[in-house]
Amino acid sequence: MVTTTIPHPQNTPIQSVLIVGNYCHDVLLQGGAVFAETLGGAASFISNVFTALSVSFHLTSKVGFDFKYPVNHEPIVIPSSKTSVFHAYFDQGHTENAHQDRVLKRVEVCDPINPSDLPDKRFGFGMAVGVGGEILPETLEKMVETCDAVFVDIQALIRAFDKNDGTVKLVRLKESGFYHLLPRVKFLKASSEEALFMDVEEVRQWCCVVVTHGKDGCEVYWKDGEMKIEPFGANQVDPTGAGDSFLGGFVGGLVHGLVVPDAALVGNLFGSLTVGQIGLPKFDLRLLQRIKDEVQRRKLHSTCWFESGDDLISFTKPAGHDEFRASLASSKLVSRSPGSVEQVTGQPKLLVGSVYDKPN
Ligand SMILES: Nc1ncnc2c1ncn2[C@@H]1O[C@H](COP(=O)(O)OP(=O)(O)O)[C@@H](O)[C@H]1O
Ligand SMILES: O=P([O-])([O-])O[C@@H]1[C@@H](O)[C@H](O)[C@@H](O)[C@H](O)[C@@H]1O
Repeated sequence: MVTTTIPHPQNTPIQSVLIVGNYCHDVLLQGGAVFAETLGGAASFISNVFTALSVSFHLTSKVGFDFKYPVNHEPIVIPSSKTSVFHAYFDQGHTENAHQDRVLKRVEVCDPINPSDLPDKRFGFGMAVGVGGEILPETLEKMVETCDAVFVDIQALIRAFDKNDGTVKLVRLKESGFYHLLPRVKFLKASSEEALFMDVEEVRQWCCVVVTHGKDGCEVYWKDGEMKIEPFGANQVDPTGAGDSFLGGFVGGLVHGLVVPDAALVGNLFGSLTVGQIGLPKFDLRLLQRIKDEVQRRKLHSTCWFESGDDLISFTKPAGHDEFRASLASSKLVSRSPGSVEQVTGQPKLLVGSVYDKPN
C-alpha cells in the first residue's frame, strides 16, 4: 500500500473544520440579460455540502451592510463595506486567462480577512477558500500555524482583478505571494484551467494536488504517484460552485474517515449534484441519507485515516473502491418528492426561465 506521511490531526476521531472565505452575491448573465441572482462564494457552497453531510464547522467570512441572504453561519458584517459581487457571463466564449466556460467579473469587493479575524483556537482542518482576493498571505500563514491540515483552493491565491472592470484573471502561483507557504499546505485544489498556472510536478513534492476536470472527474497527484477518480453523470445547467462543492465533499469525506480516493469520489458526487441546479444546490433528503449511510459503511470497511493510528494516509484505491462508487451512483437514483428537499442557505432567484447549458 502506498502511503505518505501526512499526520492525521491530533489523533481525535471527530475533527473540527475552519472555513475561511467571503460569501458573495452572484449574478448570472447570458445574452446580455440577468437570468439568476444567488448567494455565492466557495464558503457558501462548502457550508451547504458540510451541512448536508453533518460535518460541523466554524466559518470566518465577511460581508457588507447589503448582504441579502439568510445563512446558518453568520458572517462578520462590515458596516462600511458592500458585499463582494461577481457577475458571471456565460456567452463570451473561451479566454486565454480565465475559466473556459464563463467570464467572471468582480464588481464589488468586501474587506479582506485578516489573521486577527480568525478564531484563537486550533482546528483539525482549515480551508482557505477565498473568491475575491480576501485571503492574505499572513492569513494563510496563521491558518497553517493553527490548523493541523490545511486545504487550499488555488483560486484564493492566484486571482487578479482588472482595474477597470474587475475581470478575473489568473497569475502564476509562483508569483502569487503565497508560494513559500505551499510546503505547509496539505492539499491544493485547482480546476484544469487553474492548473495551467502552476507547475504541478514541483508543487506535488510539497503537498497533494487535486485537479478537477469538470464532467471527467478529477486527478490526485502526490509525491509518489497519481490517480484518476471517476466522475458521476449529470445534466449540467449551471457550472457555478462545482469546484467548491467538490472540495466540500472531498474534505467532508476525509472528516468522516474515508481515505483520499474514496473521499475524492464523494467530492465528484457533490460536484455533479451541484451542476444540475442553478446556484446553491438543494439536496434531496433521502439522497443525503443514502450517501451518509454509504459513507459510514465504507468507513467501516476501509483503513481509515483517523482510526489507523499510524499517522499515514493511504493514496491507493482500496479494495471495494469501485463498489463504493457504484453504490454512490445508485444513491442518486432515489426519486425526489415534495418536502424531501433540503437547502441550508439562500435560495437562488430566477429571473428568467432559461438556464445555461455548458458546452462540453
Ligand atoms: N458536467 C459535469 N458532470 C458531472 N460532474 C461534474 C460536471 N462538472 C463538474 N463536475 C464535478 O465537479 C468537479 C468540479 O468541477 P470543475 O468544473 O472541474 O470545477 P470548477 O467549478 O472549479 O471549474 C469535477 O471534478 C466533477 O467531479
Ligand atoms: O464555480 P466555482 O469555481 O467552484 O466557484 C465560484 C467562484 O469561482 C466564483 O467567484 C463565485 O462567485 C461563485 O459563487 C463560486 O464560488
